[in-house]
Amino acid sequence: MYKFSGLSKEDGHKSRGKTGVLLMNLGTPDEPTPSAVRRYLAEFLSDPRVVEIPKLVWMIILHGIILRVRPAKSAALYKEVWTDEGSPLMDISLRQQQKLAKVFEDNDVDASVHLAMRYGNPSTPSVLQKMHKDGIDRVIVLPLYPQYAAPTTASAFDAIAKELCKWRYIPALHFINTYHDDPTFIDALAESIQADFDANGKPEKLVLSYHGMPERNLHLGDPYYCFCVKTTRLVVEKLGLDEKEYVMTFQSRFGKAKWLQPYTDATMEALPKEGVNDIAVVCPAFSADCLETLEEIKGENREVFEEAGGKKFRYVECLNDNDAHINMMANLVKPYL
Ligand SMILES: C=CC1=C(C)c2cc3[nH]c(cc4nc(cc5[nH]c(cc1n2)c(C)c5CCC(=O)O)C(CCC(=O)O)=C4C)c(C)c3C=C
Ligand SMILES: [Fe+2]
Ligand SMILES: [Fe+2]
Repeated sequence: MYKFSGLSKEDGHKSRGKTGVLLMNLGTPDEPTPSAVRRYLAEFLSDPRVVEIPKLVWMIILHGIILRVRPAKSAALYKEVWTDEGSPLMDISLRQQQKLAKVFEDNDVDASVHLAMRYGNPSTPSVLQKMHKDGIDRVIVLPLYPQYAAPTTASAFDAIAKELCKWRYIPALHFINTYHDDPTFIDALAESIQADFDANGKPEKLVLSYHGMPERNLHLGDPYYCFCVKTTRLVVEKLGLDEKEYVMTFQSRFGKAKWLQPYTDATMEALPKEGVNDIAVVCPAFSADCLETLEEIKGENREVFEEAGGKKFRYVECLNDNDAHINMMANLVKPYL
């Protein structure tokens, strides 16, 4: 006979039996100030999944140059998109969490919905610990990155694994690693673009602008580029666009290396010169509007297009808390509930 002692109620290995869905996204600074942005960027850019340069060399560049210069510049950009509700990414993510919880409630699905960020707050370890305290022993993780990429999706997995490797009794875990070709995602995206076409007329070109990544990652085996190509193909097929009516581009380049091409900003400059003056831009790699869509695309790239002679620029919002998007989330986690 074993004598059990020292087990607190929380640590006891009685059946706990609750299921929790964990939505994850990248994260955002707590405030649009240089010090908060520095804290956020230090965590983000120290992640070896994000910047794959030998650690010692990168730490010297990061702490010696980037974290001295970029926080003030980025904070000024964050200020431009900040609202009374805070960072758009955080505000929208919280609404996504609440709306998915409501869909579960309305459909008698016995699962709670949680939100964790990979960098910043609410941190992934703190949310996992809270779920454990609440008696959840089945966790379904849905990183809200439609196209798998190592710097985003795999990094979300790393954060979970890093926390769980400290636990004695880990929960059952289901990790949804990509949904770039899921029919409910493609339908939601195509419907949102079609709604823009219906309201504003069909543009001469639809620009599908994805977050970029160093080209080297593709050659090392990251499927992100191929998944972006597939999302594009499925969406334009659904919209019935021919080759001349759309272009796929990559934005948010960081550093001096070659990133995936064509670049969004170079395309914005080139299109009016090719006689294309009326475009709609959509960002299918982002599940929520954020700095990269609101400031970089709707702000900066609009200016580049207009300064190059472009006449009509429309930005199609991310799926955010659209009903179709929330239903997509419910559909993605359904097989694991
Ligand atoms: C340094 C390399 C970067 C890689 C690789 C990368 C990949 C990547 N990122 C997203 C989604 C988001 N990125 C966001 C901001 C952002 N991204 C990078 C760098 C890389 N991203 C930086 C330095 C920043 C910070 C912004 C700045 O200081 O200028 C955001 C927005 C966050 C917000 O608060 O609004 C998102 C979302 C994806 C999908 C991706 C995939 C390849
Ligand atoms: Fe990024
Ligand atoms: Fe950017």
